Amino acid sequence: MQASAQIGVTGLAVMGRNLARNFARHGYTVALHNRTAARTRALVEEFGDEGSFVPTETAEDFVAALEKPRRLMIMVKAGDATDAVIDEFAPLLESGDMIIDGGNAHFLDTRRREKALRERGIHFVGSGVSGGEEGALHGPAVMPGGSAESYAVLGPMLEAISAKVDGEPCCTHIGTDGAGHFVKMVHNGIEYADMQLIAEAYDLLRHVAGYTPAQIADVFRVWNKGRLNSYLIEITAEILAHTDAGTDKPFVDIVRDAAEQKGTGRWTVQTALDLGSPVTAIAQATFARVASSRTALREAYRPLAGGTEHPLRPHEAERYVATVEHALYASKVIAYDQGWTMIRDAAEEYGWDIDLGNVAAIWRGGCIIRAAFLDRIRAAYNTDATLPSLLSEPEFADEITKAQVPWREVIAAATRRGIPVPAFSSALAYYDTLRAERLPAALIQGQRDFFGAHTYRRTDREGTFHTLWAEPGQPEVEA
Ligand SMILES: NC(=O)C1=CN([C@@H]2O[C@H](COP(=O)(O)OP(=O)(O)OC[C@H]3O[C@@H](n4cnc5c(N)ncnc54)[C@H](OP(=O)(O)O)[C@@H]3O)[C@@H](O)[C@H]2O)C=CC1
Ligand SMILES: O=C(CO)[C@H](O)[C@H](O)COP(=O)(O)O
Repeated sequence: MQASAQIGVTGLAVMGRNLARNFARHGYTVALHNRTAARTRALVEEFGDEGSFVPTETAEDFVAALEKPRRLMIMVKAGDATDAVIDEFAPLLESGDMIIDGGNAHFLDTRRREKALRERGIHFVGSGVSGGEEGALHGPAVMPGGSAESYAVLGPMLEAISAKVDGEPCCTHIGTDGAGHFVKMVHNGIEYADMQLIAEAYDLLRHVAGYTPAQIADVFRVWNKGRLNSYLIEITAEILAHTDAGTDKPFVDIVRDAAEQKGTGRWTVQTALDLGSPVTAIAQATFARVASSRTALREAYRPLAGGTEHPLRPHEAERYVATVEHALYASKVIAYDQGWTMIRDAAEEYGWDIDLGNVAAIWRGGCIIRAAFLDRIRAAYNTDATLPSLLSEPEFADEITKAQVPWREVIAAATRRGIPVPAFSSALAYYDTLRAERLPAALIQGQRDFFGAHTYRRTDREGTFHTLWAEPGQPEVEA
């Protein structure tokens, strides 16, 4: 076998197949491999004329087809399958070769794999890839981690196949070892929050404003021309406008209302707890999916009392649309701010040098959360990389100020009617928590000290204190 391929892709399901085609369309010779060889043959039969492919059936032939230093991309199911593939190929590689894992791996697995392979001289690049099947073919957002040395070789190839916005590639070196997969995980966490917020906005327009799905699709089309412009708003309009051919009902009414997940949102929340990152909107969005799928619990709660108010009258509904837009936008800014806070926290914890402006820049195209306002997030961090929060930027702060009345009004009206808005509510609660002069956390510290002598700190002097609650006069001692 002649070593003629600049890149090899193993795992040729929807993502790997289209990434391989994308590389080939950009002029690279691509070696192909899949555990089940039929997928490899199918790709060449269907798309062989799109570029230069080298189909292989054995691991040895696949590796032999790669030019040195070898560049091998894994696009298989995350978890054990990725380890199995690494175990199969790594013994066939040499020092200086590179393995890119483009699956949705957990960043801690990536850190473990990177360390183990580094000790054998092999570069391991955990890379987030977002954009689904279409993005993989036409240009995804690519978030590679790993060493700067490996990015020097792989960067131009990954940038070539990535989406472009204003001529700029949606690909940048995120940071070392697991940084790329971490940032992709948070991307998906934000994706969960954004989707839940949009779903809540739909629910409010349906059940408070009394709009039909087709009318709501029109509202979303209008919103998509403004500051909410994004891929998720765009596809939501299309989904809401879709009629089920079999029943002639709105498509959204024939789909079971139990949201599933592959788990990246759950990972985000689990990791956030470890890092102490308060990603409340992402957490609520993840729990909302979980709750929607708890059939027996929903059965038990269904007969219970709820809100009482009726839908709005038509002339009130029109004004209400603008109110919901404010609430959606404000909540979305909070959810994204939480995501960026979490990335900053992880960078500190793991020693990653992540450019927060660049993260916004590469998410402007290719990925699921691509949105016009990412340009402004990028600008905000480019102006001040140490910005403690997006709301420290005057324009975002001004928008949030203007959203105060409608944001609160939307949540109050939903609450009175018994319509769940967990992501809207948690975003507002997060905002109110962080801007509060004093929080009842002081009382919690008192409770902890009372029952467990856990101590507290005082507002008026340094030190750690404990009150002897059971003793007469309840004296305070320095702990
Ligand atoms: N689908 C999407 O929209 C996105 C997916 N991703 C991630 O990209 C990766 C690929 O996703 P997708 O294309 O959907 O494919 P799947 O996640 O469905 O994985 C299928 C592929 O994994 C291979 N595979 C499974 N188990 C093993 C194993 N033990 N050894 C070798 N190969 C194995 C399959 O081979 P075989 O054909 O032999 O069964 C097949 O090629 C995943 O990690 C996914 O999380 C990332 C972004 C978006
Ligand atoms: O990675 C992605 C996009 O970037 C996928 O769309 C994501 O995996 C979907 O997640 P889930 O199935 O958990 O909703």
